[in-house]
Amino acid sequence: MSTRPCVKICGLLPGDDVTFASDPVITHVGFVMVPASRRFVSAEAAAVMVEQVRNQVQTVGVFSDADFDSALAAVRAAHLDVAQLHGSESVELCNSLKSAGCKVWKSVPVPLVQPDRTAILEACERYMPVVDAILLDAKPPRDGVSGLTGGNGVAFDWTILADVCAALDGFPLWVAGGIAPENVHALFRSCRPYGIDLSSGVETDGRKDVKRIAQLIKAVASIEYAK
Ligand SMILES: O=C(O)c1ccccc1NCC(=O)[C@H](O)[C@H](O)COP(=O)(O)O
Repeated sequence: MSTRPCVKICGLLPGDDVTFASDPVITHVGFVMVPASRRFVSAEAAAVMVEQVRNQVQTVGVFSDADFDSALAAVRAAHLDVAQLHGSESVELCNSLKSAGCKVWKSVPVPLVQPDRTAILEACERYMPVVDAILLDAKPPRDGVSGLTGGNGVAFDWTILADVCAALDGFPLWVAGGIAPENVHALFRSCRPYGIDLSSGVETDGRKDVKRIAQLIKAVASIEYAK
């Protein structure tokens, strides 16, 4: 018996070709609801795209330090399956959204170099009781745009992944940050995360590129986790 990792393509924009969503390798798509992002989409625009991929993939709204009311309103208006909290949201906010019926993923930022395993594990353990998944993403580069807590196309030091995967012991763990068709095999040699999340690595000139997504699908299709 074997299974494949989940794959999320994040940062879809109106007009994107979403036919890739019917490929069984792709399990989730994401909509960035962070106003500072060049990938920002309103709940209304996301709702139209959610309808296009309904019954094919799970849909995820990405928020960064949105308040409870606006995050919940966007999840409901766009009919999203998951709220991905990508800022400094409190454990209490995660808990409140979960109690309101949302599936919640919490991102944990990982420094690009010399990440502190203990600090990362402590952050994961704080959120695990109140969320459905943890998403490790690269901390934004120092010269990055303020508020852009993700989507920066940079990878953290993956050598910590084996320890984090082992410590989470089967709890759903997503890995993000600088993943691309070219490095996905190296990532799976470091660990076997529940899922991977990509944005910049499948873009050309700032827009999702169906050829890059097809390369990713081909690379991931050959990966099987033995049970
Ligand atoms: O994608 C954005 O523009 C973004 C902005 C602010 C907060 C989060 C954002 N994206 C979150 C994601 O889930 C991305 O897929 C993840 O950070 C990986 O991005 P990349 O390194 O570009 O593959």
